[in-house]
Amino acid sequence: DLVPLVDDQAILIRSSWDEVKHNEVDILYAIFKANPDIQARFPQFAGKDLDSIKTTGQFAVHAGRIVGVFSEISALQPDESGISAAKTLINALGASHRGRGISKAQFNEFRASLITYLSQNVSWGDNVAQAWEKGFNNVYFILFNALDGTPI
Ligand code: HEM
Repeated sequence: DLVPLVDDQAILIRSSWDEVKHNEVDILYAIFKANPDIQARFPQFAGKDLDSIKTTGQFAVHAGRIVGVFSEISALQPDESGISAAKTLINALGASHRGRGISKAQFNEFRASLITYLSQNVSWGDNVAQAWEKGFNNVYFILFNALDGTPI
């Protein structure tokens, strides 16, 4: 179920994300490095040397798109209109990835790697970790329903 963030949790998520939101390439690199099975699902990157593709324009474009979703979501207010906008965005993401056959297990790998990246690159602590945990639970509740083909 969706569990509303309390106001300061939304602020913690946004301010910690602001510390790394421009590191799109580094973030996608960290995710691919930890999960070669995720890299393998990208037709233009499958089977290629990660350190070589990291410096390409194509990699930057994809990183900007993927990581940019978190900037879009974290910029929304945790109120009715922000939640509604987040649902629209996340349902579209779920539908497009459902079409590609991406599994929940792979989304969970992505999540774990992003949290590891954050814990190493932003000022981190129990309160920040808890805010991200709750935020991700909400995003993934919407996302997994959409991945199942039954969006909320
Ligand atoms: C929360 C995690 C993720 C976010 C925010 C995200 C975001 C995006 C976005 C914005 C796009 C481009 C627009 C679209 O087609 O929807 C995209 C494309 C794609 N995503 Fe994801 N994604 C995530 C997780 C994953 C995972 C776990 C995989 C694979 C295991 C994956 C595989 C792909 C592929 C193959 C494409 C198409 C790339 C192309 O244009 O050739 N994504 N993703």
